[in-house]
Amino acid sequence: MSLQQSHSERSADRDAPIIEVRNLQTAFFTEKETIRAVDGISFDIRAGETVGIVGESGSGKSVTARSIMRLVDSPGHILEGSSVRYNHLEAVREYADTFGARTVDLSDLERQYDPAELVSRGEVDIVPAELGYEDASEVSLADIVAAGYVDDLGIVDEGDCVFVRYDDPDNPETITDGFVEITRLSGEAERKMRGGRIAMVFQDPLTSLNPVYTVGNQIKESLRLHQGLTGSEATQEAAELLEAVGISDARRRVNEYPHQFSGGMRQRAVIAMTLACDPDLLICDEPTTALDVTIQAQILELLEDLQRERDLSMMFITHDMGVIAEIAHRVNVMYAGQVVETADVEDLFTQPEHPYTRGLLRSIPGQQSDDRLETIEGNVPTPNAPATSCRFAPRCPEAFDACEQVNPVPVPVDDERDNHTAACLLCPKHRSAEKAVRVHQQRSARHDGGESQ
Ligand SMILES: Nc1ncnc2c1ncn2[C@@H]1O[C@H](COP(=O)(O)OP(=O)(O)OP(=O)(O)O)[C@@H](O)[C@H]1O
Ligand code: NI
Repeated sequence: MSLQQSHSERSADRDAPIIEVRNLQTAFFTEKETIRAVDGISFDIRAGETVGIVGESGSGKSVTARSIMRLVDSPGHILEGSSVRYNHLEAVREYADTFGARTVDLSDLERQYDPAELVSRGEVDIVPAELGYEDASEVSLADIVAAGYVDDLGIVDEGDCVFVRYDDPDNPETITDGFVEITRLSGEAERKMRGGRIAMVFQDPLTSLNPVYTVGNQIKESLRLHQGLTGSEATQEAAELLEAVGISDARRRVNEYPHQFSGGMRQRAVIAMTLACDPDLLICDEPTTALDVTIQAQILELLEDLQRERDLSMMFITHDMGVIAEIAHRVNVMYAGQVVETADVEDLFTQPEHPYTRGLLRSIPGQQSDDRLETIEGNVPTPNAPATSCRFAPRCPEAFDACEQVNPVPVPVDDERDNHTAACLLCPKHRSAEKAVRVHQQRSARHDGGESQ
């Protein structure tokens, strides 16, 4: 894989994030145990950027995607304190326009409440470090609102999900900034987000395709729902979308059924269906895992092209570091429900800091001089208790005593690379081991509200 070359070709727009995931916690409440499948993760996705999520089976990748899509199956719940903010200004304006009764003026709230005081008075059970802050004074009212603590305080109504600042409350065009809080969505506001703004491609294309309708009719249904296109206009657009995803003879193939398509062609058809929604963000959960290597490479190339052409943001899930090198600009490495390392793709591959990441990199074929594939021994543990130690420690070649006593939190790996974090007691590297451990200890002081449902 040509990491160096392909990376320099990419030109992600480093604007403000369109999605900010903060302290996302999704747990499954079974009779036997509570599985913290996603256990307090934070990351951003910017416009035109591909963010990779990588990790072994069971690390929480799919639950992360399903949480953002609001497709978590029962008995799973997103916990209070979680926040997924959708900042895309055009979407925020559209939401404020459509759901005026569910829209809240942030400036108004800020005049009434002092966030630092709410936190210090203990009225909200919030740990600043979980939102990425050093100090309680940095917590904003928007943070408190987004994370759902306002329900207890009675500051906003249950259905409120759009939070904005405007010059003129009667004119959504004057909204200067704000967000749609995905964890608070329900009903029509939820449906409009899923499919309309955020679309998802799954590993098995047959999850998304209905066997009894032609491929063309399914794309047309998407076009009708999300773009209001019908009749010959929709037929024309459906064929054009199939062409855009590289299906030749598209005009004939729109009339075929999914079973007449090969696996790779079906996945292309699903991608065409998602494009019919004209999404801002495309979430791909192992879209090529079931395909053979040649087809896999073609689909990856297609996704890269589409992203560039349409300025899509993408979240790409895989357990394959080779695929990450091909497609991602930024990478989050997940382990047992936590993000253990985050960095730009080049930095992650050349200077990985978490022993787990280094283990994953050693398991890429062709990375070893003696051509032997090293895999990390053992399995990802099921996160069925709050983390009180490093979850990777039992498998870690570099573990020391403190790893059994402290739950590491993401910290900058060193002074120069604040864009690169690792949740490992060996970081920050410029501190002495003792001081580094103390940084994690202080920041990981957990509140006891994590059990709420
Ligand atoms: N419906 C469910 N009920 C109970 N536990 C679940 C459910 N769905 C997922 N989990 C648990 O959540 C954890 C994370 O699962 P997830 O599917 O997100 O892993 P993944 O990283 O996507 O793995 P893979 O690479 O195998 O797809 C696992 O421990 C899994 O057992
Ligand atoms: Ni998965």
